[in-house]
Amino acid sequence: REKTGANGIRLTMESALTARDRVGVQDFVLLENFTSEAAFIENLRKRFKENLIYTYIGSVLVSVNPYKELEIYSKQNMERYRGVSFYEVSPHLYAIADNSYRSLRTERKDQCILISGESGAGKTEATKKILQYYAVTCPASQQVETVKDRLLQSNPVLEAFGNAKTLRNDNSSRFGKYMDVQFDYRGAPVGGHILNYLLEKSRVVHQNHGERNFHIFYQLLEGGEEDLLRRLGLEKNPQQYHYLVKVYQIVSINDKNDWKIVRRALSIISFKDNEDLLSIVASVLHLGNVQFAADEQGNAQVTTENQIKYLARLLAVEGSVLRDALIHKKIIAKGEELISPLNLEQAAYARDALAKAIYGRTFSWLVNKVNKSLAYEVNEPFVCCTTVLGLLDIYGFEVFQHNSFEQFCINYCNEKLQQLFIELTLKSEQEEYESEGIAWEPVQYFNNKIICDLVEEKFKGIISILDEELFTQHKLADQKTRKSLGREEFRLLHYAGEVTYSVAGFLDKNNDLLFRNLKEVSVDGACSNAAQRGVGFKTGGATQFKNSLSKLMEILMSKEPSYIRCMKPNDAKQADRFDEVLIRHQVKYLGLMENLRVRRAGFAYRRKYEVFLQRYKSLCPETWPTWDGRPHDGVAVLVKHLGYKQEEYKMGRTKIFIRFPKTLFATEDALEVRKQSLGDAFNCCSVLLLAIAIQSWWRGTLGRRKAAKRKWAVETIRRFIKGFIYRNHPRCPENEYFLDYIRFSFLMNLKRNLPKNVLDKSWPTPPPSLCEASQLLRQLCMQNMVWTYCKRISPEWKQQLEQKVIASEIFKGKKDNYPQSVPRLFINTRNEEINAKVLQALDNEAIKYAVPVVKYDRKGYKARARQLLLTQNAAIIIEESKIKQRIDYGNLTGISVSSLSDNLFVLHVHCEDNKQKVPGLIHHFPTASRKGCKAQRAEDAAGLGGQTWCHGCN
Ligand SMILES: Nc1ncnc2c1ncn2[C@@H]1O[C@H](COP(=O)(O)OP(=O)(O)OP(=O)(O)O)[C@@H](O)[C@H]1O
Repeated sequence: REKTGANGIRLTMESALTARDRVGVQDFVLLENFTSEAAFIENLRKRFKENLIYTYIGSVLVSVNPYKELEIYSKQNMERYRGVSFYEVSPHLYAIADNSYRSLRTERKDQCILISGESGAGKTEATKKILQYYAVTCPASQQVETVKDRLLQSNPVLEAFGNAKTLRNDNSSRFGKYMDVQFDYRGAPVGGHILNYLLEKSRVVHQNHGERNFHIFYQLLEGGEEDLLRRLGLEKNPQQYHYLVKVYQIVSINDKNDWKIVRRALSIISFKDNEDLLSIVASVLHLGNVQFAADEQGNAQVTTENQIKYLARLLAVEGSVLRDALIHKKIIAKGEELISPLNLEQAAYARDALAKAIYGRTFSWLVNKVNKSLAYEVNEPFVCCTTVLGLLDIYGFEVFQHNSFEQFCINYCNEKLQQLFIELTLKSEQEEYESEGIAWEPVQYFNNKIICDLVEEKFKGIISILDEELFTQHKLADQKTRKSLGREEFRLLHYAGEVTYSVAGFLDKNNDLLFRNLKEVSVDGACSNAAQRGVGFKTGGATQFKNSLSKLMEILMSKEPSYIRCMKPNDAKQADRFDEVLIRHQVKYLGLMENLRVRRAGFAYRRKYEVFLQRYKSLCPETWPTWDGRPHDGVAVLVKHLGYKQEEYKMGRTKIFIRFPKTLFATEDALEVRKQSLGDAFNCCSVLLLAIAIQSWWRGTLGRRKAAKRKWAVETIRRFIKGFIYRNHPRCPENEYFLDYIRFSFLMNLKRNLPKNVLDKSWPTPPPSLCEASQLLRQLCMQNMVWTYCKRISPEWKQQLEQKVIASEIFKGKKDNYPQSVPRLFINTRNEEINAKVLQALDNEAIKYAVPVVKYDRKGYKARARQLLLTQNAAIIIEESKIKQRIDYGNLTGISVSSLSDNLFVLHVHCEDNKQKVPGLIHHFPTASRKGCKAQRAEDAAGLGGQTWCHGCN
């Protein structure tokens, strides 16, 4: 048994092989008889019975709707698939989702997942589950949470307006959907965009027996608040509305509840104008109730004035204009406008056409609105940094008893997708062979280009002809075909088989006919506020579809595709029922046998050497328990030992390619036997096995560490690049890592290159974001250096400097030999010497300058520096705390110093008036020597005669 049944997530493809008889193979490429449809279906059946609903064809996932809840979609299971290699786990949607996501992140290449299948096969469920997988496993942030929410909530809204109960599916999407999810550089979903295709508008006015109109109508009536319904002029009972008369109570649908979900979803995707939208929905219901009666001339007249009143209000059009438009048509013939009345049938047609048009445009408008709310808002040109993953949920090939325009479009779309699939599968196969250095062997396949051309070719293609007029295919058919082909039919030989189309109604549907005056009314009206805005009325449905399809093909071609092929097991929507006929039909229409043939054209199985060797190494004594050489060589030794024949396998650059499943099965069976014997040996060699287990655990741990380190490195580089781009922005989550890094590097650089001393003006250039901080640091650094310097300074040196400062103030720029004198130290061991030098200097300059004989006492008396300034008018101003004297230069006759260490010097001034105290001087300091300072001593010291005056002693 597969150990965990439906939850057997952790089983590798190979480990499930042992149970293949019971649960089939996980990959159809391992079917021995790969061309047999019966073998294919039998494999599906076996697996379905075991609740194994997923199977691969190479990298294509085939899914069979279980119609019951399986416990395989839990968060825990999501985690199991996260970041795990495709073949290491059993087939699952999550493996496809994860694989695409990882390619998107590692290769930075856009991806798309194409989900196809017929109605009820599980496409929409698969799409939702993939979105949920990304919502759970991708990185999150506040902004990302909003986007995730909106992405998820867009579903109920679009389902309400675009889904309906059909015979085949209670929640059938009546439109094709392509959704792009944008991921940012961290791999977080940051935006999305939806393209819609071919909404089945005819459902608005007509539903088949057992089917319903679009869900929103019932939800509004069932769940809408009294107040709201009154404003919209609606009654709770759906039976009141012609477009809804075929109401069925369906167990699986709870309209009241769904209404709440839709309202909530609308508010999450920021719909403020709900009421506008609901007015339009209501107007469609009122329109359906507009009735006509024929007058005497057989012309239609409106009989339900009440409806016109509501419609006029809801659509904001003139009631009379609307009434006239519903019962007349405007024709332009030879440039002239002609108004002609409509008969009953025509008026009913016009009314229904208007209802369909309004609903169709509303739907397009809604998709536009959803897109606006999902748009990735970038404040700068950073869009290029997002990668995109597209999800295409599109109807599969359809063949009914009666196939009309809709089937023609749907099947044409599938034909194109099949063409794309074959091209891309072949291309990727070819590329893998090339990169592995293995010769490519051409594959025969059904090239459906001819069918696509037949449909879409310019001028000659069916679509071109449709746009021109109806064509006669019948004439071209041979005798035998004519018998089986009605007059109004043509037949196409699609890749999935023949389909006969009835052309009745083709042209009308293609033209999407809406009378001109009705277009005018609806464009002028309120629906222009909502539904009509930005959406023009065009004709040529098939051409439009062809164009949008060719755009879709372009989108898909630019991405790396993955495929999910959905199937339904029975028409009764029942669990555990596998209807073989229905399945065969789908296998055919999904082109699965062709898929398998292309995939199996060369080799059934391929694996990296490391993986293959790890699994089968116990089968060869030389590779067991460990192989020390290159894995490639190990595998070569192993397959030689196993006796593989030349035609059975090829050795590529990194992988072994095995042509036939039976070769792999034989190897797998041998492994089973070996495990048995190893199991027996275990009792004896448990220590050895333990050692091996530890070894493999350790290898695993190392591997994991390495992987984690690599992951970290990639993350860091990404953050760095993003930060670089945002580097000039204020600090934000995008740049904080980068800015921290820059700050750290700058500080480290600064630490290594700080200025060496106060004269060193070097400073590393800061990054722009740190200019201010750098400036402050620089000031602090300078202050610190100055402070340290000052602290270390000796009193003598301090004295020197002070004197130098004063000398500078006095002599700098005034005395030619000043610059040379700067480095020379003052000799201040003795005052006399200083003073002598000063005197000498003064003598030389003929007392032109002031004298810096300022001395401070040794005990640190904080004498203020005296300023002796020789001003322009040749006066010396002496300032001290108590005295302020002015001595005219003209009066200065000499200068002398005391021979004692009393810090005195004397300026000799000429004074006519002896009694006059001025000018005399000068200079005293309250030092010890001052005690002995007497006028006499000063006199003596003066020696030079003339007036002296010692202020300190006076
Ligand atoms: N994986 C699944 N597990 C359980 N039930 C499923 C699963 N997939 C589909 N179903 C059931 O099948 C129903 C139909 O599925 P879904 O609506 O996805 O089909 P579809 O292919 O999108 O059909 P349509 O083309 O009509 O929209 C779902 O409502 C659900 O009940």
